[in-house]
Amino acid sequence: MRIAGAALNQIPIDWEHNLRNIRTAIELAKENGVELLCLPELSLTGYGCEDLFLSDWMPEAALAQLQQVRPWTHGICVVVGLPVRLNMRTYNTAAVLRDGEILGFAAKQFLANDGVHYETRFFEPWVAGETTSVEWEGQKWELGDLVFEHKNVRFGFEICEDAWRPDDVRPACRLVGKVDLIVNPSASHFAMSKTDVRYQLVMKASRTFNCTYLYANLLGNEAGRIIYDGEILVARNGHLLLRNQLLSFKEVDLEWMDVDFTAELAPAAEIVPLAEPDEYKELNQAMSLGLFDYMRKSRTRGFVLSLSGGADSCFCAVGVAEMVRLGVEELGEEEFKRRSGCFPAAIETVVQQEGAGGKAAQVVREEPSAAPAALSRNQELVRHLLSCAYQGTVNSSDDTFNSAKELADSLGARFHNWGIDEEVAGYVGKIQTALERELTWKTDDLALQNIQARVRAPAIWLLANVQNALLITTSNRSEASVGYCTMDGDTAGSISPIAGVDKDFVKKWLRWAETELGYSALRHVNALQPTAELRPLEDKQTDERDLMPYTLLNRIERLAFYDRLSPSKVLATLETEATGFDREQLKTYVRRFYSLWSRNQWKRERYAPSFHLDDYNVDPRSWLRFPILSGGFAAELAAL
Ligand SMILES: Nc1ncnc2c1ncn2[C@@H]1O[C@H](COP(=O)(O)OP(=O)(O)OC[C@H]2O[C@@H]([n+]3cccc(C(=O)O)c3)[C@H](O)[C@@H]2O)[C@@H](O)[C@H]1O
Ligand SMILES: Nc1ncnc2c1ncn2[C@@H]1O[C@H](COP(=O)(O)OP(=O)(O)OP(=O)(O)O)[C@@H](O)[C@H]1O
Ligand SMILES: NC(=O)CC[C@H](N)C(=O)O
Repeated sequence: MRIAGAALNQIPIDWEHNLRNIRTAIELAKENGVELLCLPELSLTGYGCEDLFLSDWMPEAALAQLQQVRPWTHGICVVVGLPVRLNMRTYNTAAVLRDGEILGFAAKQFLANDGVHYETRFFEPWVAGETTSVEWEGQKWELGDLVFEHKNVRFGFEICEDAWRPDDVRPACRLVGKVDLIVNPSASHFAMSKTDVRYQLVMKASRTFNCTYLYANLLGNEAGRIIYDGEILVARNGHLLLRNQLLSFKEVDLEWMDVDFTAELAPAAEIVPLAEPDEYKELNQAMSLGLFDYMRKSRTRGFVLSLSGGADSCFCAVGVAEMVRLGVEELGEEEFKRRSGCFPAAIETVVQQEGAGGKAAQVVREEPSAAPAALSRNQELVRHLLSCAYQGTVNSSDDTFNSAKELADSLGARFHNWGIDEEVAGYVGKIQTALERELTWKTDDLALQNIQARVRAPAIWLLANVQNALLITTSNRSEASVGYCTMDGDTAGSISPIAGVDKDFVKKWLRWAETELGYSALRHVNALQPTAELRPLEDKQTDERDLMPYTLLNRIERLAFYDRLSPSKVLATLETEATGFDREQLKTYVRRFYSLWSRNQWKRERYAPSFHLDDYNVDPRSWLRFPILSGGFAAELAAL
């Protein structure tokens, strides 16, 4: 039998878009002789519909929309994910359709409720072995723990998290001997190196449960923060039959495989491991896709960035350039432009040509912006999509200006340069008059730093508004942990792509991008010490002097909030590690970390939406909750 998975790039409650992708996947599958097709978890509504799953109307609307899929399923068996609400409870289900009929709904038994997932808020877990029925306009279907059969192949379900539970409780353990195939529609978030875990899971399940295992994940930045890699896997008795390219820019990625269910296949003696994932490359692809989807789904026209020439803002600038490079590489320039929604001429021409009959063979269009002749095609696209501004003060250095300008020019981005000393002096003067005293670095250090960061916000916001662009804010996870940022200053913006990544990783990634991706203009930033440049230059401010070494900060953060250790346990653990610091120094840093951490929860609550890219993040809305007001670990830190 030819079985297939299709990764879909969906949008919460965008029925038209989601149904179009579902239809495209089914049609493509039929054209290619596919007999059974698995679409991802909740692909009809989108996985990230949040509290809408709790309403009566939305699951009802989903059931009504499912009826549209029925006629497309003539000659094929298709699995479509949707929520079903019964007696004030919502179930996360996979509907099985064939030849225009709905055969039934398999329901998820184990809900994902860790990390970025909050499913128990929305859904009720289904009880193994039970079934009930769903009614809609006089028709009735079975729902629950069901087994199906298609062309003599018996199949059952694990829906995403179901597969992440121990082997003696997960649904697969009850399907052994009853099915030939286990189908897993998933919405499994991207995190660096996670593909390896998923691969092991699917491979081992197929061996342990003596079956073929078909897995299909969602694709893209569906709802803002979480990115899906669109992984499709087929494994049989511990042998890998199919694994696709992850993080595609396509709307629909269909992958199929022929499986002879009648033939014996000896279980694999061992699971062949995947090659070690390249995290720099993975992050690059995920961030590129995350930015592309965020831009087009928010219907904005590109990005604006306050480019300091330092590590964080340079990372973000390269991120946009990589979005263009990878997007064009996969989709081609015309399709990239059309899908981005940022090139009206390209869109209009395609619509006209499609309207005139069939697919557009060639698109001829005018460039809205006149780019310098020497730019490459990709640089021209970057120029259209990214505007940067250096906003110097008396405390800024030539080093950072040169770094910013050279990078922007090399990417093709528009580069503006204006100073902000006048505005800073204006505000400082007003407050000096109001308070009838001078503000000095001795008495008002932080306030004088913050006003510079804040004064950068209005002009760059104005540029973003005028261009209907997303304002990128550049905070990273290490800064977020300790609130090393000015609220409404450098945190101002609409999207924060690297807030889930620590500063040490940012620095390493930039070195990788310089050498592996060829961004030679990064040599400047790669030679600079991270600095806020908010104090007078003779002060030689660096982040690490203000805070602590970033590698140590990252380690404390991980021990405290990923491993969830107490302050004393964190200190004790650090003492066993080769940090290069003695107990007293470590104590100072641990105390500094925890007090800055607790004092700055309110800042983390107010960050612009950020992507989940690492195995954890400190965003209160997606991974880590902490009280805004707290005792700040006073007793625990005093006892160290
Ligand atoms: N729980 C709470 N809920 C709501 N607001 C709370 C609060 N606790 C204090 N606040 C308010 O917070 C204000 C202080 O916060 P905020 O104004 O952000 O400033 P603050 O956190 O005091 O200082 C900013 C820090 O970030 C550093 N920085 C700034 C800009 C860029 C960079 C860089 O890396 O380039 C670094 C700067 O060197 C300084 O150490 C206070 O005025 C107080 O009103
Ligand atoms: N001179 C400047 N011109 C434009 N933007 C600036 C300038 N200085 C700071 N910013 C903005 O404030 C942000 C925060 O500064 P921060 O120092 O944390 O980051 P960075 O300069 O990009 O990197 P690093 O910390 O490694 O120096 C910058 O990323 C940038 O968006
Ligand atoms: N949607 C889900 O059930 C996802 C949960 C699963 N643990 C994952 O991260 O892939």
